[in-house]
Amino acid sequence: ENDENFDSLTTSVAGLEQLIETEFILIQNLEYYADELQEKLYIIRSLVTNLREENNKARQNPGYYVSIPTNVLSLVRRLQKDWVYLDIYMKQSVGEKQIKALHEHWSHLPQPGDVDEAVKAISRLQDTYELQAADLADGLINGKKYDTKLTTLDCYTMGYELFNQNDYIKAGYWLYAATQLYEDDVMLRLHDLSNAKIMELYAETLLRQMRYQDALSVMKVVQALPSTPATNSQLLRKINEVDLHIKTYNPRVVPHPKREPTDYERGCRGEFTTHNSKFYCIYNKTTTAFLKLAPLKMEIISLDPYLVIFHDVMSDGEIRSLQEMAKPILRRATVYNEERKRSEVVSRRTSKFAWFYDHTNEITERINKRIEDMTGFDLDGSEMLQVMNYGLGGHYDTHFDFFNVSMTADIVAMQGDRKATVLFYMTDVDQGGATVFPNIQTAVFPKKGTAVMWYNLNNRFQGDYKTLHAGCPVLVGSKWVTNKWVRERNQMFRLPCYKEQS
Ligand SMILES: O=C(O)CCC(=O)C(=O)O
Ligand SMILES: [Fe+2]
Repeated sequence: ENDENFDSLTTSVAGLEQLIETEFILIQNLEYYADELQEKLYIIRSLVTNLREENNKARQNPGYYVSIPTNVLSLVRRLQKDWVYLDIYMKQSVGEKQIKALHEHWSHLPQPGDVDEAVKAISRLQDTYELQAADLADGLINGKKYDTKLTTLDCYTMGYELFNQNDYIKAGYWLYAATQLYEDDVMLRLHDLSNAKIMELYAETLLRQMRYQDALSVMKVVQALPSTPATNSQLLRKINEVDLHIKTYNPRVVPHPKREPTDYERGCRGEFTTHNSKFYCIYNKTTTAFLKLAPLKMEIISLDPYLVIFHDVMSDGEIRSLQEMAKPILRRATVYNEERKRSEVVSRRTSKFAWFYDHTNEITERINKRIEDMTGFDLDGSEMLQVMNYGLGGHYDTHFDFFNVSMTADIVAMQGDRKATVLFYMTDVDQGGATVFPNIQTAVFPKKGTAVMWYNLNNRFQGDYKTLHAGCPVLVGSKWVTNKWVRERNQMFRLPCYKEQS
């Protein structure tokens, strides 16, 4: 669970666009490399033509050719001098400048850990939303068609990495998709990847699932490929081995039982009844005096725990400002580890965040004031504003926002526990990214400018386990949120957040 402190490029969508520009530059550099090669090739070919012309003439009648003194002079001179210079020219390296330029980009390019993180993210999306490899490869994402296709190499990478993570079932589907898409391609040649190799790994995933007969069939297909040498002893040995195993043990294929979705997954998939049917929408004019002038559109989702949605509480301009403030300082989000007494990067929270002091600027002051109007809370002593951007498959697995009071007594003692959470959605999200409360069968889907607020503590100031919640993996889109954790201490003499109107 502890992924050291590697911060993958893919844990936030902000910043990924940069990679497209980098790729553009690399391609251009490769083209310059091709130009240089071509230039040299052109010169060499012209030299071949010229040299051959004279030599052809000489070969027609060598005796006659060398009987003429000027021919002899020319022949000797050519063979002594020209080839020395040709040697020098041939040895001159081509494209060193471009190779160097490529290496200069190395450190800004994705690392193996980034691919690892990306594979894990796609795998997580598959689990959460029940997505098939073949559909994804075809650009079909959760029933919606996108203008995108995966290549053999993409699918193979998914399969290969999942295989190494011992996820043989999922790996198998990806490797199968890779073989289905296989077409001879120069990049595959650079990777030294043949269809036979992919199929052999596919057969291996079947063996690991104890699907011996299926594995055998695949291996026999590989054996019959024209490119497979008849003497591939390793393959032959494996085929005999599996054949013998089947004959000896007559193993039964045990079908893999389909896993029931968890409540969390059902919430992410939108299977909870939509919230607006549950309660009602009201205009809140009473929390603070200010609201008499500008009432809030408020929707009560749940009374136990208290959970409400506020509509239109962050403007497009405010959102843009917060995003621009956050972008340069976004870093991988962490979770506080009670035992080690420090915040850590963990795979159950994949996003990047930035914190802002209440008085950073006019925008943060305005947002904090608005939160006070919305909730009636005094934000003095509460936590800083936290602006977050989720990345590829970015999520925050089920958790509580309140602390484990006994273990974090020192933190809690200072400002009190996290009484309430206010979460602003700064973007619409095309697919996925809901905030799900599995214990109360509630899901809130991001809507730009909307905020959700809930109480984390019950009437006895204890953590309310019904507030278990999660940010579902983002399927399509870039999810930005701002949250505020309101601490208990300063709310002692405040009115409850919402007073019933009479
Ligand atoms: O992004 C979300 O939907 C949930 C975020 C969350 O729970 C948190 O930051 O504590
Ligand atoms: Fe949370």
